[in-house]
Amino acid sequence: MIVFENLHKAFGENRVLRGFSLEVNEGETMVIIGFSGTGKSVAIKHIVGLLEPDEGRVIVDGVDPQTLSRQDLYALRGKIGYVFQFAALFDSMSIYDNVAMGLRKQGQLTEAQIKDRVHESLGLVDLDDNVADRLPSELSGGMRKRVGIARSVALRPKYLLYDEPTTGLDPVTSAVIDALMVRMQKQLGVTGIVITHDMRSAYTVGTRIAMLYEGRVQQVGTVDEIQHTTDPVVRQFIEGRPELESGAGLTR
Ligand SMILES: Nc1ncnc2c1ncn2[C@@H]1O[C@H](COP(=O)(O)OP(=O)(O)OP(=O)(O)O)[C@@H](O)[C@H]1O
Repeated sequence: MIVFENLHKAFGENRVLRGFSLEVNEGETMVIIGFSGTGKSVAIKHIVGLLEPDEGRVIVDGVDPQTLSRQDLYALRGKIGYVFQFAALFDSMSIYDNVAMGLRKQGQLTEAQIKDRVHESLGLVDLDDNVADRLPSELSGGMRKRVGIARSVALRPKYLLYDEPTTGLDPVTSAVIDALMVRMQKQLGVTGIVITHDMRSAYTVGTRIAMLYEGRVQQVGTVDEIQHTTDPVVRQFIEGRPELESGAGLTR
């Protein structure tokens, strides 16, 4: 379980999070939506201890990353997979080595076991074994995203954080990535947090959806609740309208 409790985070004058509270239950996929620059990435960086809150705290798997020793923080990070917007693969390394890298770093498996795990992970994201020897530059954007997911999944994470996983992909490839995220939840029981601007993806993968607005959660609810919301800010966002119904105009 991941709990954000009254999180505050500012960068100088820029008060990004202003009392952000949200509970992500075991086994669910929570989608976080919100206008660009509202602090969605800032919020999830607190989960892995990449940012320190000014106020409030985050509890991940029963612990606050801020209170952990460096060693315990590494152990916690081992339970969390982070799939970045731009797959963030190492260009000079083969797909095999990209996926194997985290496992080698962990130092718990033999090279033969790593080989099995890499193939299993590539299979889980529907990538053929013959991509293993290729370089990232030889793959399409969608395939690179899949490798990014395979690399995280290889470490058997309890939690998976996806930062804009479908940005820049065509609708069909996006749907493939959505299906993979659902598979990770259903087949592997992974608890997920997905940051996205893609409402179709949000409706497909989300157990629940939370909208971040002005540093707080404006609304959190099931897909159905969000689709039928009467909250004017959430409605404006999900319908992609430039103005609020009240005629108040753009707020950002
Ligand atoms: N390390 C940092 N130092 C200073 N400002 C930062 C830092 N990280 C984020 N910010 C600022 O915090 C704000 C929120 O950024 P964040 O990346 O979380 O937005 P986001 O909601 O994920 O946006 P997008 O949807 O565009 O990715 C932005 O104004 C950004 O410039």
